[in-house]
Amino acid sequence: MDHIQLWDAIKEELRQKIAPGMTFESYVEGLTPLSLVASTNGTNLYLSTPHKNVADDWNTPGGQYYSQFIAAALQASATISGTPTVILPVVTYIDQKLTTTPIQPESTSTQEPTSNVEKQMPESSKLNPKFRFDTFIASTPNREAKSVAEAIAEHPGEEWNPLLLYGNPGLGKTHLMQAIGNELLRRNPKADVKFITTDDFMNDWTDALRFNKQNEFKDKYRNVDLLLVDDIQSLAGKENVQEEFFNTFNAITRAGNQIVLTADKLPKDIKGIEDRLVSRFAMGYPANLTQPDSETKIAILKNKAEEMNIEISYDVLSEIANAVDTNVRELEGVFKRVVARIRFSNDPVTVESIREILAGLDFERTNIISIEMIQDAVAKYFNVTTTDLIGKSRVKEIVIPRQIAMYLSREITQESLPAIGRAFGGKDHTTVMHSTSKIEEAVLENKQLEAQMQEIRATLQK
Ligand SMILES: Nc1ncnc2c1ncn2[C@@H]1O[C@H](COP(=O)(O)OP(=O)(O)OP(=O)(O)O)[C@@H](O)[C@H]1O
Repeated sequence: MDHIQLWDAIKEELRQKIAPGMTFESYVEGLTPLSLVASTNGTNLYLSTPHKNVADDWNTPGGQYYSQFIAAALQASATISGTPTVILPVVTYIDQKLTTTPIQPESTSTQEPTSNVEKQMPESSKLNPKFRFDTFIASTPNREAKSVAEAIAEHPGEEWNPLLLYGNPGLGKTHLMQAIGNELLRRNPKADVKFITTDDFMNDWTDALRFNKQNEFKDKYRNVDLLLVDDIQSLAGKENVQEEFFNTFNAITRAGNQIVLTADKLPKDIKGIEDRLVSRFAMGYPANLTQPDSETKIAILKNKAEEMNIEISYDVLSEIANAVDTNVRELEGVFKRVVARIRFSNDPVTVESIREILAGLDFERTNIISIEMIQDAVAKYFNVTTTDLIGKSRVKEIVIPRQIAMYLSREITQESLPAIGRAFGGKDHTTVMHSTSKIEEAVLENKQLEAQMQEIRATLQK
């Protein structure tokens, strides 16, 4: 049992059993496994965290986090080795600034820092080194946004200013935005790149006002080569901060430097943002990041699998990709959980075994209804066989169920008329059209038919 394998299994347990109120992200996902060491009291699993309070909470014997961990570790060790073992958490706080920030010459200033403004950028301001262009897989509709982002990293402040990435959660806005920062720093390590969430900007500004440090604030935000601001929808309704944001925006763009913003929707659709800001934000290039198609999702998972050093077949990746249709964040989450299960199982990894694993996971899933599923449901309902439905029989008892199945296939699936025709024993698309219009007409007069179709739809939704 190695420490990474064990921690992955414990995480999996905690994910399912975590007590309400625990913050999974920082309390579990944010921990890094370091080692597994036998001691006189039992076996210690050493983990690190960048948050002091997280370390304190885990290390309190009898505390809720501690007992959750022990229970999860018992279960996890039993899954891996067949014997439940008592594992104790030893969570060490490691200040990330000490490990990731380059060593600065010692400051000669004797002044004590008094506010956030004078301190380092907030924790969240660090660029994630994994958010790069080579790890961002663009589907066809998102390719242009990626190209513009790459052009900006090459020539910041020249064209496309600001770049505004908008769209639903978990579709890669922050990833693509930070990729610009990472790439600019790779090309020019001396570039002043700042990544900040809108909330951090607001907190910093409030501190600056409280401690009368407006000049330091301006210095910090206005003299940058690239300012990356995440989630500008949080500016809504905050007039004072909008004023400062407007001034910051103008100072940066006037100096020929670059701004990149993300939002959940277009600024004109965000209620409570002043018109002058909306028009500034619209000056550059707005790019809507959209849901990836199936092939892109598979490519994202393939990359992830390589990153995690695990070999998984295309069919299995495709099964996972097609099960998740919400966003890439959820897709990654489901993938990691599936990988954890695969690692601890001796069974061969097949499409069937993956289906079983997916069925046992709790996530928002796409209920993809296929033509075959519709044929099955209709055949069962009318007590005929699917062979009857795809066959050529002209008897009424078969023709009507067949027409209903074609109608429902057209209504429920995204398949084209020719594809539906093919699934019904190679029939022509005009046959499908004819069948669907027959049913359309019939339901107008026949209430019983409509009720029957409702019952079939209901069985498909289960
Ligand atoms: N096209 C993609 N290629 C590779 N990884 C992606 C892609 N899109 C999203 N991801 C991954 O999905 C996760 C969520 O992405 P990200 O945080 O950038 O989403 P977001 O759109 O900023 O979401 P939110 O609005 O909730 O902040 C990240 O781990 C990111 O690396």
